[in-house]
Amino acid sequence: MNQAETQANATSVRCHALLPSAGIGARAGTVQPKQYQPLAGKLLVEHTLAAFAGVARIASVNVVVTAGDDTLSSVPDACWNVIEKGGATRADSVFNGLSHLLETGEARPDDWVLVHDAARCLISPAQIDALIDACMVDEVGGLLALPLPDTLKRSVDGRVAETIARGDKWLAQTPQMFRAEVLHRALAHHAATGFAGITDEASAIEAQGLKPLLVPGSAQNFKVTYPEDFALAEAVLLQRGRSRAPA
Ligand SMILES: Nc1ccn([C@@H]2O[C@H](COP(=O)(O)OP(=O)(O)OP(=O)(O)O)[C@@H](O)[C@H]2O)c(=O)n1
Ligand SMILES: C[C@](O)(CO)[C@H](O)COP(=O)(O)O
Repeated sequence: MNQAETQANATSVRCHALLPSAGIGARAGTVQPKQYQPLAGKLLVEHTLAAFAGVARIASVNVVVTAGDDTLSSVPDACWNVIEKGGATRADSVFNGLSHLLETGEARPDDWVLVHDAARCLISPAQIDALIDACMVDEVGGLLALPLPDTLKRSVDGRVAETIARGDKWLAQTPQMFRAEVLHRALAHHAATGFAGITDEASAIEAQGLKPLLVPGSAQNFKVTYPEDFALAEAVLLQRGRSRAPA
């Protein structure tokens, strides 16, 4: 690609956010799905949406919810699209949402899509921007991830069988950023098996023989999963709010 083509490409290719938000949150132990748990004055998922709304380079924010779920329609000043096509698994929900974006023309095949768990409500605009900066110029795309901070053990029957070298081990986070058509094709290969073994977007891309870029993320970008995670997420949100408040 020459310089003029690179520039034309950079202006025509857009970034879209796609947030799977159709889980039930079984491990969280809440009455309603965890993404609708009140946290620091808003629904959990509203914090996630606000982070993406704070990134100028995101052309559209799209949330995949369960069919008939109108929770987000009562939120004022919504600046996101709701896609009521949640599936049986996370990968199902992502695939349905991505198919919708491509079928409706909301996303063009070469556009980038940033898939992000609604449940990772501590993602920040700065982290999203860092991922975009790193992946925009990459052939494959990539994901936020965290080098393993702890010693890693393999177990057999609840006892340590081995300590595993962790120098090359990372914890996969989201967003995960790939070209819309490439990701759609990669996921489509696994639709027949119910997306068995596809726990994130990168794993589908890897199965195509490609090597996603690992972009260092933050420990604060954890996925709210267990009951104790809500208090931690809320404390961080409140602390961020205080540090932004005028003196
Ligand atoms: N069928 C599903 C399952 C999960 N998700 C979404 O995928 C993200 C990450 O999944 P996870 O944390 O595992 O959420 P749940 O599946 O809701 O949790 P659990 O496994 O405890 O039920 C969440 O934002 C969740 O809403 C989804 O859109 N559709
Ligand atoms: C995609 C993900 O956030 C990467 O860490 C994670 O795999 C999603 O959670 P799940 O429990 O596997 O659905």
